Amino acid sequence: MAASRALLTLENFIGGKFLPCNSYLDSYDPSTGEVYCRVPDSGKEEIEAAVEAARAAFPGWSSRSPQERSQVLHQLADLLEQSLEELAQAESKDQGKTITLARTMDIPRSVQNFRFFASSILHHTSECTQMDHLGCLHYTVRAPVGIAGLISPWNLPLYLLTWKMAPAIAAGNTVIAKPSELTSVTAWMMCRLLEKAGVPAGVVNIVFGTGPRVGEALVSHPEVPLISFTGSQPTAERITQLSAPHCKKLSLELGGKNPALIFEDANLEECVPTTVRSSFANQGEICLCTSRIFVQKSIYNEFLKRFVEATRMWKVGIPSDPSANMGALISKAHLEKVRSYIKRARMEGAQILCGEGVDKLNLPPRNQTGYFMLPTVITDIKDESCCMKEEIFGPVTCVVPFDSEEEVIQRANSVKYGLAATVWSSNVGRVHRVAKRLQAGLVWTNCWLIRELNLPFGGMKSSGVGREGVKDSYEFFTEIKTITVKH
Ligand SMILES: NC(=O)C1=CN([C@@H]2O[C@H](COP(=O)(O)OP(=O)(O)OC[C@H]3O[C@@H](n4cnc5c(N)ncnc54)[C@H](O)[C@@H]3O)[C@@H](O)[C@H]2O)C=CC1
Ligand SMILES: N/C(=C\C=C\C(=O)O)C(=O)O
Repeated sequence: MAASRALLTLENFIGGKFLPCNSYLDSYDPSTGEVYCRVPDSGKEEIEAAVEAARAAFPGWSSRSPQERSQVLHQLADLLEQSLEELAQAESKDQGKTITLARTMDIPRSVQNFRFFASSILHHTSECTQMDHLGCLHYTVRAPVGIAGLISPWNLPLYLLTWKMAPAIAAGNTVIAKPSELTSVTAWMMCRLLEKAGVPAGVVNIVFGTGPRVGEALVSHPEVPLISFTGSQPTAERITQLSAPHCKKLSLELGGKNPALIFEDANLEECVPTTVRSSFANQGEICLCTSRIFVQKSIYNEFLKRFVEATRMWKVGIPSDPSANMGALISKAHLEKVRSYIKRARMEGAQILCGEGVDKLNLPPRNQTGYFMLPTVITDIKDESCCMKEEIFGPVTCVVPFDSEEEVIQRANSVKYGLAATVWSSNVGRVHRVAKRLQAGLVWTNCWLIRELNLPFGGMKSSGVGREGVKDSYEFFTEIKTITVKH
């Protein structure tokens, strides 16, 4: 770390070395609105250097056995785990999330991502068939694709970066990663552990900066045949356009407008607190967060009363407060965008039952310039309203009534997104029936965000292209070849 005016100054990590950049971006502490860090504002030149380093490292890394690569990933996981507290503090400060969430979710899951793919890479098998009548044996082999471009967002910074990096390097690729310019610190901290973990120079390169400058240079580079991206739909469109001339492999994990379907036989004791969490965890800045809550009419009033009560108990506090349920939003621009949705809902005649503009935020003086807002519940809103159609990506959720199963399935499916849904009912038949008909890549019934990393993760419709998980990530980060032997 180089100190400049007491600001934390990050450097790119290319070919195993920390390298300064010609220009830097300011990075803000979301809990105060003050600049606290400088992030390299990289461009084409840095991407060229990273491609050269990744190209040079590829032959050595890709020819190691899966067992050797697995050991390196395990070592990296152990080192991250030893730094858990330091990383959690940094993630919480950089992103605005609570220290509790960073300690219990972000960093443990980053460790788990490396352990998980370190283990799964040892267990893949290939296919083999024979054609006896022609004297032929056919089999498949898989090989790493080459240099993988990884672009990750600001909401779960290290968690989502490592979810891409671990399967990419486990399969023998070298990588160039571009974390979000808003949350670059933990990726940079991880670079300090790579050499000690035994990751050879050039296998992991991290280049910091903005999407339009360095992101596009990475996506457009002809020697990067594959891009794995998590973020917004407009950016995914741009990445698709830039990749098209090169026919790149793309994995796109995008946003959601996730419904909760709450039937009259739901167990409200479990449903209410879980739906508060699914709506407001990480300030509502998770692509899987619930933002449309459909409640069967017979229990609508009861649910709403309990839900608003529980939301008011959801404590907004400074990120370092271990008792806070919610911290600060990522940026001033994002806070304004989220607030603008509430304003529009109000103008359309919707009711704001609690939160923004209704209740009072209580923050220490130093944090009053931070990007905080209260969890907000909207009701009396039409399905056609932008709050019911567009991804808000903040602590805002809408609650509306429904009559029948058929009706709620149609309404839940009536948005362009198809990422996640939750279904609450004690009728097993209904749970299966409804889950099957929902247009969503993930359906949680009577729970939320219980992850089984072996199984496919991702969305349908405008929520993305492709899936991530043991089999899907392995297939994405490798090329398959069919070989026929005539004997
Ligand atoms: N996982 C998700 O579903 C996420 C969804 N979002 C949604 O996107 C909205 C905007 O957030 P942003 O940070 O602006 O998301 P974004 O999609 O612009 O950013 C995600 C990543 O893509 C990079 N990027 C941006 N433009 C690029 C380009 N032209 N070429 C290559 N890379 C590029 C960014 O630097 C960042 O690393 C949020 O309000 C939210 O609705 C944001 C983050 C995560
Ligand atoms: N992709 C996102 C969340 C993933 C969670 C998981 O893999 O468990 C997101 O919020 O963007």
